[in-house]
Amino acid sequence: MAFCYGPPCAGLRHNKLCAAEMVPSAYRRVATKSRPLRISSDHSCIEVRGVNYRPPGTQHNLLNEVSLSLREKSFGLIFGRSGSGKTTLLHLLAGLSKPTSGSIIVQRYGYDGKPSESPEPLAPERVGIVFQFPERYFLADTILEEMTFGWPRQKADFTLRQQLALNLQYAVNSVGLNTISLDEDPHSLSGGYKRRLALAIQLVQTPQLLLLDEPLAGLDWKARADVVKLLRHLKKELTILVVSHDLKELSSLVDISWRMQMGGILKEEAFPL
Ligand SMILES: Nc1ncnc2c1ncn2[C@@H]1O[C@H](COP(=O)(O)OP(=O)(O)OP(=O)(O)O)[C@@H](O)[C@H]1O
Repeated sequence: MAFCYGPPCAGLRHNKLCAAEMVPSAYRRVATKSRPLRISSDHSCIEVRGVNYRPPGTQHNLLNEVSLSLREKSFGLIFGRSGSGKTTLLHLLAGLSKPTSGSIIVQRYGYDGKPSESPEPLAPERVGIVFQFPERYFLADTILEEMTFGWPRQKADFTLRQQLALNLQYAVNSVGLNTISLDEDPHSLSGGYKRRLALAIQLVQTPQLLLLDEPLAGLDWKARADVVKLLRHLKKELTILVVSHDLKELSSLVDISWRMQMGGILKEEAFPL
């Protein structure tokens, strides 16, 4: 069965990897020392392979031989000390900077667990990223303007705009913003609703991968519980990679986790609770 995140889209901005089959999550990792259960099925993974990153003009790598594999529609968590390189890795995945060496790709696997096609580069336009404290970057006076900021305005882009408008309605419903007028000032929303809006802005683009940097930071307990509930809902249809220190609250969502060690070294590890 073909499936796209978002409303019917006649293939617009979707490639075959988005049209992934609806299979149950084929492996699950909880915060225990048990091995993950792996069930073989046709699927794709977003993979970081041997990535090193040294900012231009500097002498030291911020990331060293980083590798990870995140299966579609699963929830990955990266934890680790402040300054270890977690956000730097998210920026590379989002295409905001380029690895010095190594690759970031999408790999399709067959039922036998072996690669079934050549890997494709992960397209930056198919990656959504929500930065820490996204509400600080809200610019517009209404929710609608905030969500449509940056949309193409040319007459020739009418079909794309039409599609984005359909996606917008779907995104608004997905994050539970449908009870609020799109005419409201985003700055007047509660903390939890501001985060919902930040997520909705990314969902409009129907991302293949959603990256979240500290999604619970700065929220009160009620808003945090609210965002966790929303992420539980979104993870049914999306591949999500989160950087967070809030391990306990996110633990029930996590399929796989990694520790980023100082010096930008990533190790797969169940997180301490
Ligand atoms: N362009 C750059 N040039 C030089 N150093 C940088 C650059 N960008 C980040 N750094 C440094 O790289 C290190 C890793 O930063 P990064 O923000 O990725 O860490 P982090 O693990 O996300 O930390 P936190 O948990 O505090 O957000 C830090 O020491 C930071 O100062």
